[in-house]
Amino acid sequence: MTATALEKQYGLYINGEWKSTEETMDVLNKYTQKIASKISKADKSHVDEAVKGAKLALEKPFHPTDRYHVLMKAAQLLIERTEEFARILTVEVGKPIGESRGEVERAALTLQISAEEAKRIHGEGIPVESAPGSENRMAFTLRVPVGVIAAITPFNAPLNLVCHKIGPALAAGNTVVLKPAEVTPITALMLASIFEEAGLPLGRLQVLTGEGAGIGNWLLENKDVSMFTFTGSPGVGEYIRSKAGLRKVALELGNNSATIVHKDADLEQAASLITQKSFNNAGQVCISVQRVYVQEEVYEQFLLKLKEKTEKLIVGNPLEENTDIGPLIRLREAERVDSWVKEAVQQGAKIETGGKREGASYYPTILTNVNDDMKVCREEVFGPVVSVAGYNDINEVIARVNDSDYGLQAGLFTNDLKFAMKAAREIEVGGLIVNDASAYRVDHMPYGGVKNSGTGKEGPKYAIEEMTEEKIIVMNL
Ligand SMILES: NC(=O)c1ccc[n+]([C@@H]2O[C@H](COP(=O)([O-])OP(=O)(O)OC[C@H]3O[C@@H](n4cnc5c(N)ncnc54)[C@H](O)[C@@H]3O)[C@@H](O)[C@H]2O)c1
Ligand SMILES: O=C[C@H](O)CS(=O)(=O)O
Repeated sequence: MTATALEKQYGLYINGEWKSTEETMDVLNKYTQKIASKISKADKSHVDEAVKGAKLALEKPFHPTDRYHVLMKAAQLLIERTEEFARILTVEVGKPIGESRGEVERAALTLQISAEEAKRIHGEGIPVESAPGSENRMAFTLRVPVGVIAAITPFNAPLNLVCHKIGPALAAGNTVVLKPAEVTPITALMLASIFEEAGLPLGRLQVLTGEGAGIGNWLLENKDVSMFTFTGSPGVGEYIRSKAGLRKVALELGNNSATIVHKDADLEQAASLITQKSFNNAGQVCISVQRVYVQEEVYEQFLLKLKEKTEKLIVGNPLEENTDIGPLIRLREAERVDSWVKEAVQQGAKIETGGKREGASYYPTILTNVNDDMKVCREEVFGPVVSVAGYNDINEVIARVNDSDYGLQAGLFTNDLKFAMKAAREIEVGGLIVNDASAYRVDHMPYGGVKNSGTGKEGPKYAIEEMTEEKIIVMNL
């Protein structure tokens, strides 16, 4: 089944039919760099047909209990096929197999949470009668679907991040036109089959594959799309916002996440969690630890532990059970990461471990002697590179964490309650994780950034708020 699923040439999923196109794109096995699958390439007519179908599908009722049952069934089908989905994720992303299994489990949970939320969408009573002249009136609000939602998703968690769009959008009664990342589209296409099997009414979900810029622009030009929900790089996010006009836009973008290790922290725990959360998915996680600030008194002790743990990580074939780090998504990304590390070294940084590239794989790398203006600190690396710097003072470290264009999440290891609460107030992020690294996420929590990390929240309950309009009903009695 796994080989068949990969060897297939995938069509576009429009109005419940699979449509192959003459022009195709290759999807590579990211470890072998050989072609794994071929996908169809949508043109403008496909985009317009999908949006038209999605708009028409809104006219047929899809009640909250039906939404609940379809989403729960899809989650169950996904769980039954965990191993198959995990292996395909590992091939298309290059993510170690254990992490891929974790992503499938999380994706199923995201659908279940969305199913549950489908039954609790509610407005509120508004006491208009308290306004002079409105004594005989009563009012309440309803949350109604926004309509057709265009969902555009990134390569790094291509199943769960797709579920974070489709799950809440369907739960809220919308229809979805999904454009998954062209380098990792297979699990999204397989998910469409799962939804079909789960009984999703035709037209509620459309999946278009092909080039991001082309499909993105045709979706942006189509005025029947009511909302754009995008996860990906800040440049593309900004472009979508600039072209979407007055329509709703939710953006989940990048970060150069910081994690602070204070002198009173449990250093063993901090080093273990930071090792894991700097190098998961070869650092290609939007909340991956990239900047570590360690209080000078414990700096050497912490660095030693971090190095020891990092050097135990195994780089290799992601389908092998003991591999910790697979390849990056493209050879050119590994080359870019390598060039950033080399530039940092020229500017005075020291490689404590790693700093080596083998094809598309990059060894887990710790840099010291860094300054906050080096690319490896200031920009988003999106690779297995972590920079460690010392600090003395709490105010200084908060300022350094905040000296970033981004603000998705940050981590803080400390047992000092006052410091934790000061950081909670002053660190400019969408989420602060105390006694864990920045890369903590469970799928029902509100998740989203400030500054260039985006606008709007995900987590099904919060995404549903973005994906519905609040309408007030006033009764003159
Ligand atoms: N905040 C979050 O929740 C989150 C989660 C995962 C990834 N990310 C971010 O995503 C980035 C990495 O993912 P990526 O390389 O796939 O990002 P990307 O921006 O290159 O691509 C994301 C999606 O946008 C599409 N796209 C490309 N050009 C487009 C255009 N002009 N118009 C419309 N769509 C277009 C792509 O085809 C893809 O589907 C990182 O910056 C990472 O931090 C953020
Ligand atoms: O890449 C960023 C993701 O949103 C983090 S997670 O995969 O959802 O944990």
